Amino acid sequence: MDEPASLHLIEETLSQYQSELFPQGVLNLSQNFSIDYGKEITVHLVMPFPCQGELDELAVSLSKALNKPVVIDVSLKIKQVRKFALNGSADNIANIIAIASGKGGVGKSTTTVNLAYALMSEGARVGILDADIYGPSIPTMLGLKNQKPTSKDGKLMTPLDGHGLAAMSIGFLVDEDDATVWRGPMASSAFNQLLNETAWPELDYLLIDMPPGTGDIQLTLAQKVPVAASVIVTTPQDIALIDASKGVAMFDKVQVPVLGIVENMSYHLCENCGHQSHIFGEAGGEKMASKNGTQLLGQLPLNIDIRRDADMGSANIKTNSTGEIAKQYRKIARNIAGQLFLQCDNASPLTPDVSITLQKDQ
Ligand SMILES: Nc1ncnc2c1ncn2[C@@H]1O[C@H](COP(=O)(O)OP(=O)(O)OP(=O)(O)O)[C@@H](O)[C@H]1O
Repeated sequence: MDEPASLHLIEETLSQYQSELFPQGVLNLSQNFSIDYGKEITVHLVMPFPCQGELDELAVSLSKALNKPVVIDVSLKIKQVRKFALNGSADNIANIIAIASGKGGVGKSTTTVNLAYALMSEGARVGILDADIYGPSIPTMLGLKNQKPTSKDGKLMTPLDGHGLAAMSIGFLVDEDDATVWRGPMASSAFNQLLNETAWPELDYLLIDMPPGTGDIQLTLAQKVPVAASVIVTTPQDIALIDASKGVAMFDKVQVPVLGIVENMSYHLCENCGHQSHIFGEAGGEKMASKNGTQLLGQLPLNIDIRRDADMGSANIKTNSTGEIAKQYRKIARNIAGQLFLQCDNASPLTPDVSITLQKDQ
């Protein structure tokens, strides 16, 4: 195919491609579109949310169609969805996303860490704030147990570096046993300190690992922090789903959009015969999501490597970055960031009323 015909095909494919992330094509979301035509064809795009993984797959099919290697080079220009003013360098954060669960032990922290790395793999700058005062497990999961933050200016704490993630946790500052007895005001003032007195670098997303449950502490945190949106992690078990519904209701109460549900431990694949068993029930997350007017962002298996890697302080997505599980985490991470833009950003072609309501409430 000659050069003009190739370029035409690329432009047409990028305009017409449709998926959950790109309901109206890729090109109408890109702020820039240029092509370098050489030994390989490089397409440069500037996108409003991380989507490198999906566009890599598109590049593979374009390469086949053109019989020439095609690379899609994505730069990110991520906007702040919810305007807010925080003290100090918390202002460096574009979007805060709360990761919550109704029930404890469903894998919220493990999922938060893997999703944070997944967003990084997709090209975003990411931080993680562990607000789980009942059991701050992020230090262990990032391999930072027993480390303490330092301060350059005696005022702001420098976040710890968890393999590229800017991380702050209640667990860095106090003994686990001390934190668990905190009640409302103490917990929320400690939390404010963590958010506002940390020297955050420029971040596209800060993921907050919320304490499990839907009580006063969770409600206060969701209210006090300028959270752009939330994600609920659940298992498909009835008892977890009932609590996850309460989580949706809690965020509705404080007008924080729920981007969707992540179903963790959805199924187990037998290592020997490949049989898929639904240990905690089947399709519960999907039913619960549609009942609550939200969506299922993705499902993750019950898998020994996820557990082992979390215990060893290195997320599974890092130890096996090209495996099936890593692909699933990356897909969910893209879904989260994409839905944040599509549902909440004013510049999105699909902006619903909800973002207008949020702007008024500021
Ligand atoms: N998909 C998974 N496959 C296997 N093990 C998992 C998976 N997700 C989480 N786990 C394991 O389940 C346990 C609980 O996970 P985690 O601490 O992330 O849950 P949590 O919901 O944050 O708990 P808490 O309510 O205490 O905050 C951990 O041992 C973790 O390694």
